[in-house]
Amino acid sequence: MRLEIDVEKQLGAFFCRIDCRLESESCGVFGPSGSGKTTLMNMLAGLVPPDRGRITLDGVPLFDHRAGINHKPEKRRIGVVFQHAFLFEHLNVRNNLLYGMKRTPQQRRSIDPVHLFRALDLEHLLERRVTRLSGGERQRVALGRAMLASPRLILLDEPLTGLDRALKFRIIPHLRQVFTEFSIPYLFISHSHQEMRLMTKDVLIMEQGQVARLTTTEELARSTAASADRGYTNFLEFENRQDCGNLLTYQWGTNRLTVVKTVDAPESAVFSLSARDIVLFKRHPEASSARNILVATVRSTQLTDWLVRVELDCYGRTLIAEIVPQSMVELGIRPGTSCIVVFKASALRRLT
Ligand SMILES: Nc1ncnc2c1ncn2[C@@H]1O[C@H](COP(=O)(O)OP(=O)(O)OP(=O)(O)O)[C@@H](O)[C@H]1O
Repeated sequence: MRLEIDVEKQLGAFFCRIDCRLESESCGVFGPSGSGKTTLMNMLAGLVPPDRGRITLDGVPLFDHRAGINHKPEKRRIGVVFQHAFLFEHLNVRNNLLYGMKRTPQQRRSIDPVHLFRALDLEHLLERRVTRLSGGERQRVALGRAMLASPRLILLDEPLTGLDRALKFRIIPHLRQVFTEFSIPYLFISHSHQEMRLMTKDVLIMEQGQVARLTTTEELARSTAASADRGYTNFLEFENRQDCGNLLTYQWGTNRLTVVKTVDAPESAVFSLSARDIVLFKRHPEASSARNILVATVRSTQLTDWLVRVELDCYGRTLIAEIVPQSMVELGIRPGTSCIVVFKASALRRLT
């Protein structure tokens, strides 16, 4: 996706001036309430016309004030999924899903509905009335309906807000996989750093109607960690689950890590680990109740407010620990030194 935006819009007392260029398959849109995220989405979708400027998608103008171009929403081929899935209540799941597809010319249809129903795990719900769906099911139907219109871009405006935490994190990998499989680029608005990091790598930061910067979700997580209760949160992508009595182990790069057992633990998953739950040792501890003990090399250290953030290389995988400055001095922690990283199985919390 190549999206170029250079527009202005006055909405009452709110003035929005957006000038940015995105070149990636997905991007988050992050910013405080009232910073203009939805206004941006509305201008892209054609629901709110800018006062001036130009928007192009893959080189094709969607809006060009000077040239008098302002394509109608249905001509833009941009799908929108909102926080509340606006479904047609009089239609069943199948007819909701097929609604956009039926209005898309045959030669533009790029997605096989049966394949998509399976990917979104909706096959068993096709004949059900949408009034009898759960929140997560409704969101999946709204997403499927938008995708079946074979859009060039999908705008997701807080699509997971309102779902409970467990369901939200279960849906995310599913969503990413479906977007990748069907090669549909997306912009994703969310107030949650965690959701944003799991959904995209790039993120547009909005402030007072302007793009403050285009950065990565990882950089955003690092820059805002000091104000978070538990500091920076590591995301660890685990695979190859194995049962070990009342514990589970997963592969993380070349390391095998132990987590507390849960009934529905998947084969692969993302786990979170607070940087403040990691303990560093100079030498291998003699005996410890903690299940996870790794050798690491210090890549960098950075003083943040009251703590030192230590970036560690664990055989090619990155971990961030936050320790007090006195510990850094006592352990002789500096770039290039090695140390032992220790954390409890229970410090690893499953996200997806
Ligand atoms: N039609 C309108 N008339 C006047 N002001 C408006 C109109 N639509 C939006 N605004 C104002 O524009 C500002 C930006 O709104 P917008 O919905 O884009 O923010 P947002 O970043 O999406 O916020 P949130 O995270 O709360 O959804 C807000 O101050 C809002 O009150």
